[in-house]
Amino acid sequence: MSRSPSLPDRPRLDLDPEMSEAERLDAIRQHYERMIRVNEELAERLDETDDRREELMAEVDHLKRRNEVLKTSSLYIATVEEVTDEGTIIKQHGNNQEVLTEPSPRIRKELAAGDRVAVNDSFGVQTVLDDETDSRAQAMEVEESPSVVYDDIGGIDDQVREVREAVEDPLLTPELFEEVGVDPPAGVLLHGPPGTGKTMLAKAVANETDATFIKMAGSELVRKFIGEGSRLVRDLFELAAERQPAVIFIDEIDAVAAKRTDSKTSGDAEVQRTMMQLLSEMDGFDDRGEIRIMAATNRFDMLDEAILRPGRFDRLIEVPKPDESGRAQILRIHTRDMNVATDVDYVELATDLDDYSGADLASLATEAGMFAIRDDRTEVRMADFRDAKAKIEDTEDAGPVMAFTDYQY
Ligand SMILES: Nc1ncnc2c1ncn2[C@@H]1O[C@H](COP(=O)(O)OP(=O)(O)OP(=O)(O)O)[C@@H](O)[C@H]1O
Repeated sequence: MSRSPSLPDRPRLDLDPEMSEAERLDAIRQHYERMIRVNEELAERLDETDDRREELMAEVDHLKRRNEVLKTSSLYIATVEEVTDEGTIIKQHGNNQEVLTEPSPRIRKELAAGDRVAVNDSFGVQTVLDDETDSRAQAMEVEESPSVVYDDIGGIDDQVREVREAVEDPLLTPELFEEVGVDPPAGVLLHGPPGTGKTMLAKAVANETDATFIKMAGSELVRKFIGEGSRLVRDLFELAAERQPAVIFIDEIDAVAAKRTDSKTSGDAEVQRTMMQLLSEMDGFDDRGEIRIMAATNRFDMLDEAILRPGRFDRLIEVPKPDESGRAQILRIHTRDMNVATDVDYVELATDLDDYSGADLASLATEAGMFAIRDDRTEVRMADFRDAKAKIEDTEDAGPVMAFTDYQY
């Protein structure tokens, strides 16, 4: 806004006692004329100020409306990586996309690397998040469209088919269920050892149905967000309703839905409240629209039966470690982009990898690649896989990396 020029000086009337009558009269006339001019100038200024006032009022109105729109529309969460002369580099949560953006000078003043911010569709920084909003955003991982596809998942074809039936079909062809007269499963619970592809399954089904993938980790909910659990669960369902079609994925659900104990410690009471909120969200979710709910656990034995009742997690799918042919298939998937020598025999490798999960096999492939690099080769050979296996098992002493969890199946 430009500053208004200073006001005209007030004219002065100087009458000298030595002046003749005629000179005095002339001086008074001139003074009178100057007064008229100043008066006209002031009136003009007043008009201009009125116009400017109206302009400003219109601008305030416009900003108020814009503010309302911003407050009601969804924003994405990003972290500031660097504030540079060229602009501010931010990384969007979920898809990890890095973007160079130019925040308004007012917001720019507040920004520092590491801050969490809310950005709009065109990556304009709208606000710097305070701690409370921040913790909610951190508790949920949102991916507009995850990149995992069914072909990336090996060794659990039956489970893929079951998940497609229970989650994908109701989203893509709801009318079929109506015509046949059956309700699709309310929630799908994937259970099995760690690293077997449960999260991948949920992401792939969200991708296939063009749904937003919203993940909440049960363990973090009780560890990091003490006292906020039930509110975060409510937020989770609200967010899914805003972003539908959506797949809600609650990982490590056992952390919030373990069997009730008699202990009355406040931690337990808080976990109970979180679980009750989850149950009530699921129960009040009759008209699910385009939202599907999935959860995963590797402690199925610990779950409170209340969450397995009809209308809640009523479709159970066990996701086991892969068998021999599954292991070969997973190795093939994880070496797709690697330069693999012709002597590599996945079937033979797979015979000797009992108890390896999908995640273990992914690490094995990476480790084999590292052996080739250490040896200055660009091609990965059978011997590299054997060396990788020996290294992994040596490091862990008693078997593959993921076989050490306290999981009892
Ligand atoms: N069946 C599979 N096919 C291909 N890759 C797999 C499979 N299972 C696991 N992986 C690999 O292991 C990684 C971890 O898998 P994922 O997160 O889906 O396991 P999870 O069952 O959800 O484990 P957790 O219970 O520990 O959360 C994947 O990113 C992938 O690289």
